[in-house]
Amino acid sequence: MSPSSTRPVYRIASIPGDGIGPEVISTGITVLKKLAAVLGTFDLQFDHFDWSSDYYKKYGRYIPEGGLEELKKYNAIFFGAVGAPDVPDHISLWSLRLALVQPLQHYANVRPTRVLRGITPPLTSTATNPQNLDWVIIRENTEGEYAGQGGRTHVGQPWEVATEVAIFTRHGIERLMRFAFETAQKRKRKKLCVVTKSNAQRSGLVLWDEVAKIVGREFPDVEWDKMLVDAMTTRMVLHPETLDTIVATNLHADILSDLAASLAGSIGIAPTSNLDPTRANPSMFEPIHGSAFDLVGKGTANPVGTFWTAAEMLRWLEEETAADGLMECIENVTERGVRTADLGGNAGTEEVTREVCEEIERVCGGKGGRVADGSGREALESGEY
Ligand SMILES: NC(=O)c1ccc[n+]([C@@H]2O[C@H](COP(=O)([O-])OP(=O)(O)OC[C@H]3O[C@@H](n4cnc5c(N)ncnc54)[C@H](O)[C@@H]3O)[C@@H](O)[C@H]2O)c1
Ligand SMILES: O=C(O)[C@@H](O)[C@@H](O)C(=O)O
Ligand SMILES: [K+]
Ligand SMILES: [Mn+2]
Repeated sequence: MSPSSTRPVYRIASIPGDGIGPEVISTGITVLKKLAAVLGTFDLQFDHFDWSSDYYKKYGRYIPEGGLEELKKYNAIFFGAVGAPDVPDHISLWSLRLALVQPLQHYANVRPTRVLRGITPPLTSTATNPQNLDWVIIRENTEGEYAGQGGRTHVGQPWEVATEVAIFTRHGIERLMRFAFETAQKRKRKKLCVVTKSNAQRSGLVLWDEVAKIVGREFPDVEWDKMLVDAMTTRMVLHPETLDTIVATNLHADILSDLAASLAGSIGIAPTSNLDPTRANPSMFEPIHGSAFDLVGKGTANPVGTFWTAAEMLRWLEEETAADGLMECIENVTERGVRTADLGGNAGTEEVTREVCEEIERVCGGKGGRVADGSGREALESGEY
């Protein structure tokens, strides 16, 4: 059989959603298609799902009957963002993003952060030593503060009551901790910081700490410590080099990861993977940011978070070479100064996308251009130096 007839075809369900979601997802698809065409080693087939707040306003639901089952036929889900100014945020988030990640058991939410080449982070100390900030935050993604337990009674009365109950299960913590220790173990520094708040949250997070300790015994080569979440913000800002892999609850990690993205330059660059590590269900990949009402239609949304997300999706599909190649192209472009306004530049979404596509042609296709392995050998061979 010819190589082209054996190359894998990945079926991707794209859910652009709301706000800038469709703007960044379309650029992500452009870049992914370009990469697949240039490399010629795999194919990507996209099917679009218009599940969004507009869909909700028309049909009264975000996900149609049987929608979840339909998604299970795909290799991965490429998601934009959900949230619209005229739908309450708790309705949109719970009816789409959480209605996907919870039943699909995407219990590990992975949020890498580092300073991409050419980007100036806001803190002088990190700008001087960008290698000091190189983290992976693992967010619990199915329970905790997002368990969905709670309610309101006596609505509107002065004696109204509302509860928001955080649920922590031994099963849920254990599988997440194991994933976090495994992630730390695969990284160079083999360091894990377990974020907690077990001084104040005296049941759920005490269990969280206990399970971390038990699971930690299976990983003697991983050096780990524990940190209260409030103190963690200080450590992230003042001593970023002491951190590597970080594991935190659903809500804590949601907050810490926006801080992390900003410390690395902008929320517009950060990716996130909603993983079912058992691979029983397709995993879902999205930029970390939301629908950013303030940017809609302006053509200024940073697409880099979506490109990095696309690279993470390829890595999960075990297309490592493609993922590395895409990251190299993204960073070549940021290094050249082609950046959107959130990074202090004046390029628009389209320009950054075009530049990344051109970089893919140059780096990943022809002209002796194999993907670099960091040694500079490829460039030497192609006569670029
Ligand atoms: N996973 C998701 O789908 C998700 C995540 C976060 C927020 N939301 C929803 O999005 C809506 C808006 O939430 P928010 O304002 O708190 O968060 P947001 O991430 O949408 O925006 C926060 C700030 O970051 C900026 N920003 C975001 N993405 C950017 C990009 N790609 N390039 C440049 N700047 C960017 C925005 O302009 C805004 O100033 C809400 O409905 C919220 O519930 C959804
Ligand atoms: O980071 C995110 O995914 C969120 O801000 C929101 O969508 C959430 O799930 O908390
Ligand atoms: K998102
Ligand atoms: Mn968030």
